[in-house]
Amino acid sequence: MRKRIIAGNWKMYKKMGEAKAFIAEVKGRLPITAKVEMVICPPSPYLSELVNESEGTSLKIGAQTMHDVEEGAFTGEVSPSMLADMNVEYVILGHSERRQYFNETDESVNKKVHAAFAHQLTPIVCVGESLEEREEGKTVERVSSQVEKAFNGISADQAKAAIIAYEPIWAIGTGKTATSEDANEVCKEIRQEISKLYDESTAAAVRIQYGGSVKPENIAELLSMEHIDGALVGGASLVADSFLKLVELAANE
Ligand SMILES: O=C(CO)COP(=O)(O)O
Repeated sequence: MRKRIIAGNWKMYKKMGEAKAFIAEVKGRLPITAKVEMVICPPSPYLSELVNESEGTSLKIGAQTMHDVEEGAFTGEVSPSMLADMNVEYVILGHSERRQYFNETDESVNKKVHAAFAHQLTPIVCVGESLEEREEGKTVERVSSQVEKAFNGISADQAKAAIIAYEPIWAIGTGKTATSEDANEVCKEIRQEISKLYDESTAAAVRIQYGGSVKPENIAELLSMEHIDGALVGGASLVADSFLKLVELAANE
C-alpha cells in the first residue's frame, strides 16, 4: 500500500503573517495518521520560518522550485543545499508554470531531480499535457516523454522515493478537473512508463499525485482510483479549513 501524499502548492500567494497564521490554525488539527503525508510548499522567503513553525507536527515543508547547482552567480535563485540547510524536505520540480514562464525544460528538470536526490530532498516531478495536446490525442506520448527525460540517469531506488504529479495544464486553476477515470488512466500510463524504464517493483512503489482544481468536493473520488496516490493542490490549499478537509478525507477514504 503506497502512502498517500497531499501537498499544497501556494504559488505566489500569502504574506508572512498569513503563512504563519495558516500553520497556527492547522497545527493540532491535522489528522493523526500514518496513511497520509502532508506538505505545504510556500513561497521561498517563508520556507525557513514555516519549517520552524511546523516543527513537532506531521506537516512537512517543500519548496516550489530550485536551481540545480550548489552555489554561484545566479541572481535570484535558491540552491538545493540552501533548501537542505533550512530542513526543507520536498521540492516541486518542473511545474507547468515554471516550464511556461521560466523556460524550464525536460533537461533542466532532469538536472534538478539529480540535485534533489544529491541533497536528500524528495522531488515532486510535475508532468502534464496542454489542452491542444489532449485534443490531438497526444497526452500519453507527451507525459511519458516528460517522465522518461526527468528520470534520465536516476536509479531505481531514487525513482521509488520520487513523487510524480500529473497535472493537465488545462485543469490548473480553471475549475475544470479531469474526470477521475481520465486522470487515473494517465496516472496508470505514467506507472507503466516507470515500469518500462525500471521494473515492476519500482513502478509499484512510485507515488503519483493528481493536480488541477482539486478541492474537498472531488478529492475522495480521485483518491478512490487505483493509480492516484494523492494530490498537488493549488487554490484549495490556501485556506486552512479546506486544506484540513483534504487531508482528513485522504486519511479516511
Ligand atoms: O497547479 C496546481 C498545483 O500545483 C493546481 O492548482 P489548482 O489546484 O489551483 O488548480
